[in-house]
Amino acid sequence: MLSRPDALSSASSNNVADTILSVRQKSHLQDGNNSFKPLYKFYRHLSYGEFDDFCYEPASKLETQTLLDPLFPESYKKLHPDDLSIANYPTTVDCIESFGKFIDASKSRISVGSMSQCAATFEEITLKSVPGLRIYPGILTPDVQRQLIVNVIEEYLPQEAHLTNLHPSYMLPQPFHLFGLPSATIIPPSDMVSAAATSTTLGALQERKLRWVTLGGQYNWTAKKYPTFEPHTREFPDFPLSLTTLLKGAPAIFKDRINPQASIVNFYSDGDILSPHQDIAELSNADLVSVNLGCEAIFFCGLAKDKMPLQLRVRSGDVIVMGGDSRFAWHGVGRVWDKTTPDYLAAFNYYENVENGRIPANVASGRKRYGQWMLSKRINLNVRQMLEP
Ligand SMILES: O=C(O)CCC(=O)C(=O)O
Ligand SMILES: [Fe+2]
Repeated sequence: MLSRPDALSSASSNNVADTILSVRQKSHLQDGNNSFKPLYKFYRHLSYGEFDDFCYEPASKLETQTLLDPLFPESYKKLHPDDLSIANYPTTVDCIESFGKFIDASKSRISVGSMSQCAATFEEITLKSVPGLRIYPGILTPDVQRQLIVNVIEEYLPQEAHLTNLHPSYMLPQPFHLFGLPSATIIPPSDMVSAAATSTTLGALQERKLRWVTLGGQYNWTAKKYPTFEPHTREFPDFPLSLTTLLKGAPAIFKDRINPQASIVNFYSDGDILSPHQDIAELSNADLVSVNLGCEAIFFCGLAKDKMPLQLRVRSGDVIVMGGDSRFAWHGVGRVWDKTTPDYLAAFNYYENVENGRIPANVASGRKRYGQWMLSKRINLNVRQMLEP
């Protein structure tokens, strides 16, 4: 069985979880015949302005035939003429309603305006070179995006069963509210014998140290597998209903080809990458759904590791579905650019958007920092079905 070398690249850090990740990443990138490697090298040093220019008019310094920016048709010209298909579908009533149902099913429901922000049609982009991959640029409305962020912070992260990369290294307050007092001290567990065990602050966790949280089946990044396939257990708790409501409620987009059972929620900061890997720990080949929030990134995806992958610019609100042959494709994130979060997220003040009664006093002030935090964050919800059928 192939390994799953998931490794968010690490900013300098002295905690054990981060060290494990960077070692795994290094060993993986030493593999020969890795066509992704020059791309990582290239994008790593590209400023956001250069990236933007490059998408508009791809330069010859890099193999560019595989670069796709859904908002810059100029980039299409560089693709192989037969490769790209763009279909336009009407946004059906059930699709619009499903967004409303998702917000209603959320525990900390935000107040929303009318659902009129839904475009009348949506685009589905497919490519012959990566069969089964479906790209939906900007499909999630600002309200749905805001509610997803709130759910990650207020509903999914605080749940005790949902483990994070921080759990081996720190005793997290229970329930874990990321937006408590930034100066609050977070200490290592008492049984931690490693010299790397040092205290930190909640502010540092918010800043960069929080890398991922797992929902539903608790994928173990060290063992590269799920600890159990037995649902309704401590290590395979029920998948959050709100997220299921979103994914099952819009059949036009998700086509009912996933029964969500596990998700890795990745938190990226400026310059972060995710090295190439395949997601193969699941026992099902149902679609994998990838939801993008916050900062922009370049996403790589290809059927083989030794072939030039698709390079896709991803923005907040984009949904990527890896189905069919692409379900087990090699993919990764070339880098994330901060301060590319759309204004409708950066200006979001959750405190003003929920009934005050629901906010515990100790976290109320932190909630005001949501928008500021999202300015330098990219959140990716990577949702999978673990079991067949
Ligand atoms: O952040 C992304 O776009 C991809 C994340 C991913 O591939 C994963 O979590 O397995
Ligand atoms: Fe992945």
